[in-house]
Amino acid sequence: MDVAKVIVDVPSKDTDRPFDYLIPDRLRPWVEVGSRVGVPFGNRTMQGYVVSLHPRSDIDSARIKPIQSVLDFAPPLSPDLVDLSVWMKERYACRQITALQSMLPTALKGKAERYITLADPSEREQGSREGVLFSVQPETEGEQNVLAFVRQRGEVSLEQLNRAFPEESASVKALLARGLLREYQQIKDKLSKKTMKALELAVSLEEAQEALNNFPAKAQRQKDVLAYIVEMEPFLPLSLKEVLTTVGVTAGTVKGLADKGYIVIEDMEVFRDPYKGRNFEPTEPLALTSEQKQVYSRIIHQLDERNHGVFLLHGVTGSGKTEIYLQIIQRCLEQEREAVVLVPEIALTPQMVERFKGRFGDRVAVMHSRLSSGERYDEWRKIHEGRASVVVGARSAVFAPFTSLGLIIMDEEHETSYKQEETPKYHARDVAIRRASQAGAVVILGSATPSLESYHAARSRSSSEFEPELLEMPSRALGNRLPEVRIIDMREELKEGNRSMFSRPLHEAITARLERKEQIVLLLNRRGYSTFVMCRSCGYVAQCPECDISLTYHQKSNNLRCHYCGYAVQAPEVCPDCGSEHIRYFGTGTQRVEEELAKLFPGIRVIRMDVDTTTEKGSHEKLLKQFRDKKADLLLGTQMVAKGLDFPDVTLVGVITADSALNLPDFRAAEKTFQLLTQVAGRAGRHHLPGEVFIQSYTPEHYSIIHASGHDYLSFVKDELKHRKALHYPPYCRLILVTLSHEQLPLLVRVAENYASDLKRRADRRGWFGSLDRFAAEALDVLGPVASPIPRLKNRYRFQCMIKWRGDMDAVSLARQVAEELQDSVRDTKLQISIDVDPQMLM
Ligand SMILES: Nc1ncnc2c1ncn2[C@@H]1O[C@H](COP(=O)(O)OP(=O)(O)OP(=O)(O)O)[C@@H](O)[C@H]1O
Ligand SMILES: [Zn+2]
Ligand SMILES: [Zn+2]
Repeated sequence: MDVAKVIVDVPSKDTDRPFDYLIPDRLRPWVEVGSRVGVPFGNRTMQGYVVSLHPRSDIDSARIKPIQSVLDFAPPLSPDLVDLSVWMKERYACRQITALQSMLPTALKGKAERYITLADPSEREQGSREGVLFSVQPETEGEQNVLAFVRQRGEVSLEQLNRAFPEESASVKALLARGLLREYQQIKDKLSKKTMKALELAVSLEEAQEALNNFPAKAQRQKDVLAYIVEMEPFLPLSLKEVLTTVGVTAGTVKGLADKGYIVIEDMEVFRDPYKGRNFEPTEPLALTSEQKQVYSRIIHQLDERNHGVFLLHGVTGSGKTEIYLQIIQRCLEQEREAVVLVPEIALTPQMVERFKGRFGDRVAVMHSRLSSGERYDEWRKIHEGRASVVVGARSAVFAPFTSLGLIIMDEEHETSYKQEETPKYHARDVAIRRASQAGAVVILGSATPSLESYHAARSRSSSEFEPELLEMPSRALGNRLPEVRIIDMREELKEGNRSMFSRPLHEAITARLERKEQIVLLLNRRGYSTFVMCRSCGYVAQCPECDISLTYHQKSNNLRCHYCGYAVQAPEVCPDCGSEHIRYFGTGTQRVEEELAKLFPGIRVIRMDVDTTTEKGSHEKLLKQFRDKKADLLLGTQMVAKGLDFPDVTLVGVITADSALNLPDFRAAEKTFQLLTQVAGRAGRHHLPGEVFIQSYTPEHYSIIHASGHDYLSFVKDELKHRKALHYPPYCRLILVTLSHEQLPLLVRVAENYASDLKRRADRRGWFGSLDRFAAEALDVLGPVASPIPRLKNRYRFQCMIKWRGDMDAVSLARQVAEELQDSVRDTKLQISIDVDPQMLM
């Protein structure tokens, strides 16, 4: 193997392919598929990843350059992750380098630094052999000083040299040109490992004990230190700081002992453990209920066969899905394989972490975005070095560098946060399934409200890529019933003169809980704030006649627009349905609700949890702990309070307005509403006290609200699928959202129109273009271009096209090809085209 193909970290279309490099002999043992290397690229040194090894290159060997350095002791990427990056590139129309980088902690994004050393004389001779005559001696005092400085240090970074001699950059240049100094580049990671001073015995234990017996009396302090170290011998090396404080000596004393040769002071690497010093109560597996047992045995059977399989676990809230995960992970670990547990960022609460750490202790690594990049790096290394065999983490944990993966669990699989909104715009569910199929691992997608895509795939088992087996758990593990849900018609409240945001029944229910000292969770869905228009008298919401989604209010032009197809109308003054003037832009903030609560229920203790109160590190955790310790009566929040929480004394859940989720301009609005209501309702009455739920709404007849109140997932799915089918939305087709942006509007409009027409023409030529009516097994349709929901961002105008397609054709590459050709022909570097395959955020 003499040649390595390397993907180099240059984010440009033309460089997104492997380049050949020679493997020098000295590096041969270190270069593997997945190695991170420093390579010459142009006149720079760049970071890259080895994607394959070959005996020779097709390129003239004189033209290929050698790899300069290998950056890690062990390759940070495994061959299966490298394969996965190739798949991601195709599937999400992203660059392979972007895919590779998304798999690693940012700490490993190295950058080249320039270093200066003395050149060795042989290199200098070469210069004169070419017939150029120059002095090989320093010519000025400045040059002399620079040379002396470099000689003394051996090597210095160019930056350091410039700092030391701010006036002598010309001298440095001259010395480089005449070959007295040499420059080279080296990749340096942004983040270094953290070290601390530690003590270790420099002699054997016996020798140390011997020394203690004969220690000179006047060095009593040193003797104390040595005695302590001997006593603590099984725990060596000890941190210097710890020794200083425990023995109560100065660093000088310890140094003296080191000078005598009994101990050494060394730099020891320390791991940043975000959960350090925290005790997790160990837990034992619970005896499974019969429902749990069935699910458990089916999955274990698959796991034992070491065959890939995908399961969709549909279990109601509180059915004990987490306990099943724990026991299946146990089995996976017994097989000496590893497990990944994916949890939505927002549900990655300390409570969740506790459950996994409680069962598997230190073998659990945790990865989420609230960790510092140093902590993330260390958790990653814990996995990479085999010190952890379970990872619990958000989306990106799907790339955990395990080598014998047995299991990937995705909890709350319907959550939209599994889709990454930045490039690479991947969906962790698809990546998980792909990765598991490479590894022969089992995937469990768990939810009380599975996404329609997953549920439909499980029911029809029609798509070849994704055919989960459906497993159901319809009852709660503790045998208690799902809470009673009441829908409150807010139009009636208004009619009867109640203008407050609290209906009378909810008001009474809160009062009763305060009296009984039980707890309350109050959900306010603030997403979609002020973007849609609703009549408070009759519940009318302005919708697009074509696309069946809510129109978005644009204040500037005072009109309502559909951001799928571009339809626009004037914003109404009175309700077109009932003539009422109570038509307004909707949305209330959590802060206002908090004020209102204080007014209506004097003395109520409220914990508010939203983006404003949870920015600080650990605040999320602190607030939840306060609530669990019953330091508050009511937990008020956005979606954050809806998921994964398990508090025994919560007996009331209130939803201020269900409609704000329902009227998001998104074809998934009903699904999201149903999911949110079901999830939040599931927080009530989870243990011994019965629960009650109040949902306030201006459109109480909507099927998503009615079915959520009946905990009736199946009926919801039936109704929702009917709509999706009629309007050609997923799961009956797939979507690609193409967003184009530029600083100049006229140019952008022209380009966007060209994009749409090129795409249509090209699709038509292949016989793909057409309507997605129900008879078409294969079709592609293009909507737009229209202004994006955020029409201008960072001084750039934004337009978008929506591609709807169905069938086996490769629509993603077509969308990408047309984008690339357009970009080439426009030749304006300011034009950006972004492709989002299977978009989740359509607002
Ligand atoms: N076999 C069992 N025996 C006794 N208690 C159990 C058992 N399984 C689960 N539980 C308990 O039931 C409660 C609900 O279980 P768990 O949180 O695992 O449900 P879940 O399905 O993950 O819920 P959700 O989707 O609502 O978050 C927990 O308090 C859990 O400890
Ligand atoms: Zn009305
Ligand atoms: Zn429309």
